[in-house]
Parts: sequence; C-alpha cells; structure tokens
Amino acid sequence: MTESEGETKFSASIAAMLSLTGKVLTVLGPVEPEQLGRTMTHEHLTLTFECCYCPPATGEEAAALAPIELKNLHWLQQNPYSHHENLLLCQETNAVRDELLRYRKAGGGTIVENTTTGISRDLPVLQQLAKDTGVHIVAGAGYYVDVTHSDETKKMMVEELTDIIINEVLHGADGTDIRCGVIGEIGTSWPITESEKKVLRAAAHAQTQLGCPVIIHPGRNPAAPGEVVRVLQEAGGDISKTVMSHLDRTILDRGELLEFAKLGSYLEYDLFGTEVLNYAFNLVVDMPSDSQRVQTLAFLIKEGYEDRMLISHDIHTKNRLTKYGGHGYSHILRNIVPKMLSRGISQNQVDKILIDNPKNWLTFK
Ligand SMILES: CC(=O)NCCS(=O)(=O)O
Repeated sequence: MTESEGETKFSASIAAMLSLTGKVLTVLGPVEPEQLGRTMTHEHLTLTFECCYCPPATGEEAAALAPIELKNLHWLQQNPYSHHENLLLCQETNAVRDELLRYRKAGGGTIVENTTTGISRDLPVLQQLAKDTGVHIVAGAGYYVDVTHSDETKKMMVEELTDIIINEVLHGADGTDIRCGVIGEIGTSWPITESEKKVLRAAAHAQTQLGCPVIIHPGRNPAAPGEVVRVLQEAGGDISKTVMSHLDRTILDRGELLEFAKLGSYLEYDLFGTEVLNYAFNLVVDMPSDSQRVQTLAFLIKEGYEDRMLISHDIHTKNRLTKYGGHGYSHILRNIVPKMLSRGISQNQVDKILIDNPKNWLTFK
C-alpha cells in the first residue's frame, strides 16, 4: 500500500467509526437501535461444527451413520455431536429461511449470528437471509476456539489480530464488504490456550477503538468465565459491553454464579431447547432443563440482575431445526416467554431481557 493509499484507508476508517456511534451494525448496514425489537443474541444460521465431532459410544456406530429421519430423532437429540451430517447446518439455508419467517411471525425482530472464523462464517448467505426475511441479522467478527485456529492465525501478533477484527467491523470480512456488528463469539477452551489469549486481547483492543459489543464462548469449567474477564480487563476491554455466553452449562452453583455476576458482564442463558441427559463435552455437567433455566432467570432477577440478562437458543446443529423435529428459533418466543410469565417474571422484565438489554449491548458507543 502506498502512503497516500494508507492515508485514504485511515480516513475511511475514521469516517466509518464515527458513523457507527449510536447505531447497531447489521449485515445490511447500520440501523437505529429502536428498530431491533425482540432479539436472540446467540444463534447460528449457517455453520459447520465438525471441529466438535464426538465419536459415538461403542455399539452406537450404526446410529451415527443413519439418515436423519423420524425414528432416529431421539438418538440425535441425545447425541447431537456424534453424527457428521447433523453438524452441517450450512446445508440448511432453505429451512433456516422458513424458520426466520416463522420467527418474524412469532414477534422476533433480530438475530445475532455468532459464527466466527473457524466454523465457516458465510456472510453472503446471512445478507441474503436478511433480505429475504426482513429479520435484522448481526454478524460476528473474530475467531472461534483454538482447535479451529489456522497455523497462520496462531503465528499472528495481537496487533495483527486486532487489525483484522477492526477491518471485519469497519470494512467487511472474508473478502466481502459485508460488515460484522459484534466481536464474537470469541472461542476459548479450558484452560485458555496462548492463541486464544492473543485473540481475547485483540478483541479487547478492537473493542476499545470501536466501542462495539463483544461476546465470549467460555471453556467448560466454572472458573472459565471469570478467567476470560480477567484477560479482557487486563487488555482494557469494556466488560459492561461484553456478553458471557453458555452460562447454563458452565456455572451451575448459585453462589459461584453471583460471584461471577458481580464482574459486570451480560449473563447469557443461550441453550434454551437443549435438554440432554449426558452433555458430551463435559460429562460432569448435568445440563439444566428449560424449566430449570427459567428458575435461574427468576433467581438472577431477584438478585437484581434484570438489566444484565440475555437469552437465546444457540442453534448450531440440524436436529434443532423444526424441519428435523426440533424447537426452532421461535421456541423462546412461543414457549419460554409464557413459562417465564407463569413463574412470576413480569412482562416488563421479559421485555428488558428480549428487547432493551440486547439493544443496549449492540449499540456502538
Ligand atoms: C456453537 C457453539 O459454540 N455452541 C456451544 C456449544 S456448548 O456445548 O455450549 O459448548
């Protein structure tokens, strides 16, 4: 790049940054925060999740190869990561389009699509889905967990990673001009790897410059969310504008949950619809049911955290689509909201969790 090209790009970046203040950045461009409506803050509309394939238990090999059909659905729901085809949500664009139309009908307005580099983000598909359905879609910048980092990514300095993330937000990602409106989900394992720490620091530095929302996938250990916050804080990240995802499978003890909540991030319960006996990625965990998730939401509200809570389904396998007998992207709006109301959570509190908190998080400073 010549000096004058460099100066032009710098001026374009400053202009792009200024134009985002007070706005939410969707795959179709910036929108006013009031336009978002009810928002699922952690979903995937197209991804490949083969990085997390778990071989089936001995004796179950045939089920793992069987086609996805009615008689196999219960096995699939209990073993979603042991079936290669089930991990290819990227093959279901037509079904996802139908789902998004149903989501709108159910009162949904926006979806934050958390697919980052490593699990096959597909921005042109997201943009087309937004055009076809009228649902606002916010795409994610940055990198998923270490096992998906390329050798090139692992060799990068924090500054290079920061530049890439900033570019994905200000100018577009994956060789397109389609821009990402959040950083994340940034993937971390437990313990957090060196490469993941660099990405976390880069996310914090990018957030400092952009004033944008960040969302984290923590490792599967109760200490993981707190450790991520520590790394982000040391790098200057804004924890009040950061979401900690997957708390349903990560911090099950209420005392530990309150300790974590004091650190000030958004608290996300995003596995609504997932009811499994054995959680393949950490067999020590008893995955809560949806009823237990609602109980935890009521507990956090009682403890004063209604301004910090977010909910979603994190759909990332085929079996969770209605096409395959799953709950789909409208489960929270159709089923969980009535349950919340029946358990003493007020309509005003539901609206905070589904409308106000996502809007505040997603608005650029
Ligand atoms: C796509 C993704 O990372 N989903 C999270 C699955 S987990 O079981 O909660 O880790």
